[in-house]
Amino acid sequence: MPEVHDPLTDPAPAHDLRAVLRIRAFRRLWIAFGLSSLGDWIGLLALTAMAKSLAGDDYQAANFAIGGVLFLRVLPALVMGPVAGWVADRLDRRWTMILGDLIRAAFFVSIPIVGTLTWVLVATVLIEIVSLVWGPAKDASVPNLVPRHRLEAANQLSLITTYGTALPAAVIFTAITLVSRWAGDFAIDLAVYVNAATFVVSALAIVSVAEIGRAVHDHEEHPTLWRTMVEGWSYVTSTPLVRGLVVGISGAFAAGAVVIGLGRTYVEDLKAGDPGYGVLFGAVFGGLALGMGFAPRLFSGLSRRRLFAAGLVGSGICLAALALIQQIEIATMIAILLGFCAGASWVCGYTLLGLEVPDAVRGRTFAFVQSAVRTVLAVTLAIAPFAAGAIGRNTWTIGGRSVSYNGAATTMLIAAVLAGVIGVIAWRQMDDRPGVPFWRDVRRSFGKTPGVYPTTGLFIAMEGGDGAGKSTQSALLVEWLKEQGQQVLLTREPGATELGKTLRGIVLDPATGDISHRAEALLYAADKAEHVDSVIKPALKAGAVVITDRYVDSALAYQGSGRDLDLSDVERVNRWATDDLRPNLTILLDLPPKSGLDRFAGRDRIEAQSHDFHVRVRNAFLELAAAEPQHYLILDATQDREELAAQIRARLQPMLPKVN
Ligand SMILES: Nc1ncnc2c1ncn2[C@@H]1O[C@H](COP(=O)(O)OP(=O)(O)OP(=O)(O)O)[C@@H](O)[C@H]1O
Ligand SMILES: Cc1cn([C@H]2C[C@H](O)[C@@H](COP(=O)(O)O)O2)c(=O)[nH]c1=O
Repeated sequence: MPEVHDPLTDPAPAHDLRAVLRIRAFRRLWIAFGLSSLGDWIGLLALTAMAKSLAGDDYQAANFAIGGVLFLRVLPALVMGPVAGWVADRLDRRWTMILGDLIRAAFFVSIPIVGTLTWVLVATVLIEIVSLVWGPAKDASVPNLVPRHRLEAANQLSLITTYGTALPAAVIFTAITLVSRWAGDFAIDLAVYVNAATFVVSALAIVSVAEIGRAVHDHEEHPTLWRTMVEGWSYVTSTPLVRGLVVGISGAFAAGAVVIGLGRTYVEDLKAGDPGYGVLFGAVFGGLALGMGFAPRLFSGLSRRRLFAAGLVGSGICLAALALIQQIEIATMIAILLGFCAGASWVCGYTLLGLEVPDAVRGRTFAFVQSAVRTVLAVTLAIAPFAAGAIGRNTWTIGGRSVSYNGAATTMLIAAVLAGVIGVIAWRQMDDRPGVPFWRDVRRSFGKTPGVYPTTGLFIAMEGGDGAGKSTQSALLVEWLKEQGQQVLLTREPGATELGKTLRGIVLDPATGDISHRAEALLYAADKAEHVDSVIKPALKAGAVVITDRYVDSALAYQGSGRDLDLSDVERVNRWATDDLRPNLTILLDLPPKSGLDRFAGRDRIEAQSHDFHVRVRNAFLELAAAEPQHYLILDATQDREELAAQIRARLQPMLPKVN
């Protein structure tokens, strides 16, 4: 069935999770991976229970069997990660997922039938290998199913579903084992069969998502596995953003793993016992869910790269506080905050990978991240308790008072310092607003003014990078509006007034050379002040539909984010210059900078800026639109002219002033 609503023109806010679920292809994939995750968790519980039961009554053997299952789940990622990424990028992703689900179902069904501990362990490895391919194929497909401005919400849903299904899985597993207690070991077999069924249903759900395809390669040759791995590795290590993301995400996981690995001893040291342990765990995972769900919305005006790195540093600080504060109630609150920071970083990291890694290497990159994360998890879980045990329990007498300091807290402190250092390294690699103080950015992301929207006429701004097609679409729109009997004024910035023409000459002439960035911002703002007062306001007052080719968003994107200026300063100056007059609708034509600039040969002073400058400009436009989606129409400008024009007309039709 064709898509009934258009995800690109859906006016719902970018952070609205229901809006992502209205995208049919994503919704089906979401149902599929929700089921797969549920199956994964039930499988983990059932296989550990089965391993214990097959190991017999011996305490040591039972523990060894459970540990074996857990260890073997992590092991394949360490060895097979790069191969999994190659498969995800090389094969049709939809069929990879369908077959992956069916193979996992078959392995799960075989486990109770074979019924030996050896087969439980072997099948665990095989199932994990298949999951390793399935995960990156799914992660790499999501950015192709949802518009860019909804990718963050899609990732929030993915992550919340992946981890959130642990709870229903535990409930289902407990229910199955309680209800069929009379059946002895068959209860566990039943859980394994239920788990297999979830994979089959997941496969069926993916069959209908035809939009998932193969990775798009620039050239259709098929590189060898070895070359793909080398290229994947060199892509990750030579791209500062991706390097920072991989290091940072691994750091966030290490921080979480330290709390998991040491939690039991830590609460014991605080004399909080089993209930304290449960509360601490709940606090970390609850905070994680809150961070994933709310941090992007709370800090909607903050650059995602900055939010990612800040979340990491925040996790380190919380971990240090957890180590220093020896009181369970306060520790619980800090654990929530720690989870929140780690959750914010995790969701931003995933979104950035989806947005900035090209489709052709995305599967490999996600596989690389998963391998790195699992390696870090395995190493941290192994080392942290050992380090805590080696440090032991210590009591010092300082000034007549005895102070106890134990291994768990000390190890946490060391991990906190490491997480902080990793956060700072990630910040340095990835910061997209060097020179702009972080706290000013945070303040700005809270303190917004509402703006003034015209009540007569209709004010439309056409925005986007250079060569995105603004002039083309503006001209087509004017034609259509005139056919509708509207009074129309097409204007532009800079250069619509006599003063503006002079200013345009100055800011765009390459002969002007490098000028102070503040001077540049003020020249553009002066053009706007004259434009609004002498052209835009009078036309709106007369009831016209005014289309401006660029407006304040261009200043916020080019001067506020492209240059090293404080965005809040640029915003204040421009709001003042324009009397805070805002467009009823801004049409954002979104295009990779290179594609836009390749559409013409000559370069003016601004077009001649670096590729990084233009990437910052593009991201800034998208972030502005995501923050106030009700006033934006974001369009994928790679589409052809007529398709774009039709989407613009569809959105504007209900907004047009009545014609007498
Ligand atoms: N949808 C499209 N697909 C391919 N080419 C396009 C499309 N729309 C416009 N073009 C072409 O791209 C070039 C730039 O288009 P246009 O001048 O409309 O962009 P612009 O965003 O106004 O550019 P600038 O930022 O320089 O003002 C033109 O040659 C135009 O014909
Ligand atoms: C309004 C405005 C524009 N710019 C930049 C963006 C473009 O590179 C040029 C204008 O050229 P166009 O061909 O008319 O698109 O100026 C800017 O940096 N700041 C602004 O406020």
